[in-house]
Amino acid sequence: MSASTSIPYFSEDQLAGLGLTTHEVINRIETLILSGDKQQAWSAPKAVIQPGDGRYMMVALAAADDPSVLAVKTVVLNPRNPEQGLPLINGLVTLLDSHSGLPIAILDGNWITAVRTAGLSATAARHMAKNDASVIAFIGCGVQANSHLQAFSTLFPLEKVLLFGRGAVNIERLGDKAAELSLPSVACDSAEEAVTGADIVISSVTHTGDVTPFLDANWLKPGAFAAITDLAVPWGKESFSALDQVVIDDLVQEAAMPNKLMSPDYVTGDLSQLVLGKIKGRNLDSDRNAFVFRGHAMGDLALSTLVYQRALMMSD
Ligand SMILES: NC(=O)C1=CN([C@@H]2O[C@H](COP(=O)(O)OP(=O)(O)OC[C@H]3O[C@@H](n4cnc5c(N)ncnc54)[C@H](OP(=O)(O)O)[C@@H]3O)[C@@H](O)[C@H]2O)C=CC1
Ligand SMILES: O=C(O)C1=NCCCC1
Repeated sequence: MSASTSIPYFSEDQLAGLGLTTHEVINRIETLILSGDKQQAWSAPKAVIQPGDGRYMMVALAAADDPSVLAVKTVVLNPRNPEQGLPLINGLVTLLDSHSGLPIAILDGNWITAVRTAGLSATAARHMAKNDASVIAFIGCGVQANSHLQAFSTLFPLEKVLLFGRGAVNIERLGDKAAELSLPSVACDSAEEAVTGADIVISSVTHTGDVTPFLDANWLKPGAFAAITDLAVPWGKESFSALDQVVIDDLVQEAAMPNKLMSPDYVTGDLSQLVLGKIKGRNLDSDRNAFVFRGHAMGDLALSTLVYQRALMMSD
């Protein structure tokens, strides 16, 4: 291998400092999905190792030719990390030139995972949620809840935030974040109270390998939209039959996974079909819709390329 003697590394603070907007992230995700449809961008189903002790180790791979970038994201989720004062999920994104294979950059994977996951949810929400959604509920109040609050507060006319979590510290932190956005928040006594009161529900509960389902899609009110980031693990899967539209991130990836997000009978289609207009996100105002997903490598590539290009532009 030959190239420069050092590979640029972008830390969480550097990436956050680029000031990307949610609309820029959504637009880049949608553009890459369109490229995928034209066979100008590609992704592989994620590779996952679950040793049985709660850890979830994964690699996501996607590439495009315009610009010529291949992104590999590697993360380890360990439910014991927070006890040690560490984020639940840690990792890196490596960017290579998709023609030569030469290294381009290494990015902090935590920031990419937080922002791209909220970006995927926001992309789906733009098609599936009601434009006037004003109450948002969080089931799980950690990193993902934070990035989703940031993204959704710029897309919807939010007026109130409902919180249901586990430990008091993260519930309080998310309440503080809501206050920074001038949004009042209420800590709910039960998950049902939070879900039934909301127009938009975000679930991002810690993946431990042995979560007993405690959420029911029947609780969603008419017209509500749920972004279910947590692989639907805390949801009673049969309850998804109550929903009108259920979109997952990638049908090809889903087909390759041993543990399905839910019965394929409940799935309307995937994010690509939604963005390409092949399926409708919402038919009636009263529909109850959900985006249920395990993580799409196209999102990691879209955001990684966007931040790398922005960083180059800002250093000129
Ligand atoms: N689909 C995707 O692409 C991605 C999905 N994820 C999913 O999001 C999840 C959360 O990730 P992240 O936000 O980084 O992790 P965090 O640890 O930052 O947040 C998880 C939150 O869930 C809370 N929680 C745990 N158990 C319960 C429970 N039974 N009821 C209510 N709240 C609970 C935790 O409480 P406490 O404050 O006590 O720790 C914590 O606030 C992951 O486990 C994964 O499933 C994450 C990244 C990408
Ligand atoms: O795609 C991702 O990133 C993740 N998916 C599942 C949980 C860990 C992170």
